[in-house]
Amino acid sequence: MHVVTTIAGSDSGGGAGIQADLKTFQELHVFGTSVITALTAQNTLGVSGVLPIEAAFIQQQFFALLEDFDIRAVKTGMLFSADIIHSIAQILQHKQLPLVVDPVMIAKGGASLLQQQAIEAMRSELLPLATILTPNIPEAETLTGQHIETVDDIHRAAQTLLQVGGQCIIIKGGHFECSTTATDYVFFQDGRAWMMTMPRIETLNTHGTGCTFSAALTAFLGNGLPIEQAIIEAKKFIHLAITHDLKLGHGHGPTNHFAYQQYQGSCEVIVHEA
Ligand SMILES: Nc1ncnc2c1ncn2[C@@H]1O[C@H](COP(=O)(O)OP(=O)(O)OP(=O)(O)O)[C@@H](O)[C@H]1O
Ligand SMILES: Cc1ncc(CO)c(N)n1
Repeated sequence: MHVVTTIAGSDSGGGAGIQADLKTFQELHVFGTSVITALTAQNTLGVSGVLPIEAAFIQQQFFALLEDFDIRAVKTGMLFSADIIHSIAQILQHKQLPLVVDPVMIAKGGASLLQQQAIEAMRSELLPLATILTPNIPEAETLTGQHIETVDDIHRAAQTLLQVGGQCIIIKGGHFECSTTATDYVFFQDGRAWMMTMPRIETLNTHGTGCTFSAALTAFLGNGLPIEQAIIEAKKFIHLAITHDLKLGHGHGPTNHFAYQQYQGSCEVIVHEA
């Protein structure tokens, strides 16, 4: 049983953040551990409060895990402040751990999960340590300062991000709402580029899609899958979780973390060179 760690915020509503990560880890047969960076009072309708944890206590949680477990992969989600990013990056820079960075900035309802002053710390301290960076389109725009409207813009932004670090950048197309597909663009440091395309599912229930996708990536990396295979399986995991939604809550409901185990045989991810 391999151990993986999520460094992220708690979503009391259970569909995103730490809760989505641990559910995903469990479904993919890795042992999930966590470093909680912030508490949110949140449900499918939105975020009503954020309580960040002190940076020193965040470090204490992480040290407690590192001194005891052989951690195989780590992901970061909501980090909220420059102080928190700094406290995490300080530790990660001395470890050679596969690291998935989901640069969470804004919740579906519009609440800020990353302070404006923290963006530079994310760019300069965390991005260079990432094995895989998974921005959505608005996050890629913020991290690069480049406007993204076309596929060419996506390629340009990815090249800018690859210069900062990471073996691989996945720019997620969930926010391209005019498209009939949910296409994610994958760029590797060695110049390879892919498009992963699946039909766009017509649903409101997309709360925590980014968290769930990056947690699945982390679980597959933790289980030793090669990076390319981990990416395709994680896309399958999130696609099935969106397709077989649970219809909970009154707003943007959660995805179905059980679906992959039930339906994985029924889903083939379409990958093209980009
Ligand atoms: N309606 C949809 N149908 C199919 N796939 C989707 C849909 N919306 C998002 N996805 C897929 O879900 C994954 C996460 O992408 P998305 O762009 O939603 O992330 P995100 O904005 O970071 O999520 P979050 O709201 O949790 O921060 C991607 O693989 C994306 O293509
Ligand atoms: C705690 C938390 N992390 C990430 C997201 C983004 O989905 C969210 N809504 N809440």
